[in-house]
Amino acid sequence: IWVGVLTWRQSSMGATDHVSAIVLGRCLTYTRNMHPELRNQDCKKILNTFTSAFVSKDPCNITKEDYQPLIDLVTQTVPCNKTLFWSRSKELAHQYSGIQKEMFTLEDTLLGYIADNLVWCGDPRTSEVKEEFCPYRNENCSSTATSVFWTVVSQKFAESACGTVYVMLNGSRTTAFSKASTFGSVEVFNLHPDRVHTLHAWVMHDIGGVERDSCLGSSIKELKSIVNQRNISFFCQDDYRPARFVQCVRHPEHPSCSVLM
Ligand SMILES: Nc1nc2c(c(=O)[nH]1)N1CN2[C@@H]2O[C@H](COP(=O)(O)OP(=O)(O)OC[C@H]3O[C@@H]1[C@H](O)[C@@H]3O)[C@@H](O)[C@H]2O
Repeated sequence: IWVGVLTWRQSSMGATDHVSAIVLGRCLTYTRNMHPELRNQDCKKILNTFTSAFVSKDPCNITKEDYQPLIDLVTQTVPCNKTLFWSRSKELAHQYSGIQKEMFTLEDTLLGYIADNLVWCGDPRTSEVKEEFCPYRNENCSSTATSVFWTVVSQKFAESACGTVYVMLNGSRTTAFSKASTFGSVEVFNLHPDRVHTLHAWVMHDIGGVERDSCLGSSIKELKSIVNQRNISFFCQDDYRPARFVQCVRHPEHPSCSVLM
């Protein structure tokens, strides 16, 4: 028995304790304090619709359809020209949108805000939200409650974008753009060309880090090709200056920061 439990636990990750309480609290904070224009949202109904997507179900076989009631319930529009996607640059993207308050990353929307950094799942044997272990997403368990959630809400986020949209990419990685990423496999293909006319990419490099990719690199050429084929204009900037300022707050002495000041 123990071998089985140990094996199972090695392939599982710690679920977040008290997920329901956290999701309810975050929903109330977001709709009553941060965005009072959403104060009529029913957070208890949002929580129940969220948990109904995965409780009592196989934790490795969650479907997009399981989350459709939640997507239908929470309708929030992001202003045109204010959508910021990111890939392998979560921290800087949120530091930037935390200062440039007009910009919206997915976390700056209600659904992204309530779920960020949480792990959750259900179990066919109980109607409870698991409080201990959830299976890791791997080749034997590809559709977990958490991974399917981010795919679904990322698709919705991209579909509702309009005007000029932005993406922050990481030029300190060998490929700043990857078709295997959520941005590269879900979001970029769900931008509506009749709503989105331009995509601006910002390829950011760690202060003092190695510059492995850039706007001139092959991965960005691939992104440009995908975007242009979808009748969307593409522009790229290395180390977009306002985002560079944010990075320099932590590295004021670095030479690349002194020229900015
Ligand atoms: N907490 C969040 N997680 C995620 C968001 C998001 O917005 N918030 N995601 C995806 N995502 C989950 O993060 C990793 C990949 O990140 P990472 O490899 O760094 O980058 P991805 O392009 O895969 O995903 C970021 C992209 O998708 C949305 C967000 O609007 C960004 O434009 C993977 O598990 C995804 O399911």
